[in-house]
Amino acid sequence: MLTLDKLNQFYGSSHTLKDLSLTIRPGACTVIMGRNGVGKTTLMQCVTGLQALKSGSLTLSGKDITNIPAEERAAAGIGYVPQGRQIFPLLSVEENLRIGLRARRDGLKTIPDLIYELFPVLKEMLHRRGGDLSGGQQQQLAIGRALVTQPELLLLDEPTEGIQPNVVHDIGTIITRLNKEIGLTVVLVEQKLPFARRVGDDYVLMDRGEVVANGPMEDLGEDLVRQYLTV
Ligand SMILES: Nc1ncnc2c1ncn2[C@@H]1O[C@H](COP(=O)(O)OP(=O)(O)OP(=O)(O)O)[C@@H](O)[C@H]1O
Repeated sequence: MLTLDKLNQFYGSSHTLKDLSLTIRPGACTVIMGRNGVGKTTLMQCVTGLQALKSGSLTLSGKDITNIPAEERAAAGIGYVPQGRQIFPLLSVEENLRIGLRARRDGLKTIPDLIYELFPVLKEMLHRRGGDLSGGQQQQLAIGRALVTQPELLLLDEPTEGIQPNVVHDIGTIITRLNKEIGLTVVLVEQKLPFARRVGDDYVLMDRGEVVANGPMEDLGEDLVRQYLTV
């Protein structure tokens, strides 16, 4: 589905991703974990094209996307929910969702009903400003906007950050539904271990720009948690 081959990325002289190779299983929900600053967000941004690579290659469903610019990667099938959600606070909910339409290959001009079925609150608040929504509602809007592009692969960067526990549970349910019922391949960055265990099929542990362990979630043992996650 998604193959990352020997990715290297630098911020100036700081070597952030180091020969990072990884294969994401099609149809799986993969959770990327690691302590603060190990390069998780940078990795997401390299996949979406928002950060340039120094070397390495990216393949999506057999297609080499390494040199495709960021604005075309959504059309290539990558949906992205960035850290901090990054919705447009002064635009309405509907206008925020419509931004996703621009990336569609089929030229659709209306928001698919699926979005309102998944997130009924967005339909109720269609004409409210994005900035007036609660954190949890904004997260639903950010996921909705990514889904409007009709992705095959959905990347989510810390979707539960700063969200109330009851809403965190609902977001987990939505992610599982998107993955298991709708068939999207999901990759998420997550710091909360119980949430990761609940939604994830596979785990990836990162440390200092490298993948140090990965495999089925049920194999993520306490030794690895202690070594790479506990602060
Ligand atoms: N735009 C930037 N310019 C320079 N350095 C950066 C930039 N963005 C991130 N970094 C640095 O690169 C390293 C990796 O950052 P990144 O945000 O990818 O880590 P992360 O694992 O996602 O962390 P967190 O869990 O805190 O979000 C960190 O040392 C960070 O300070």
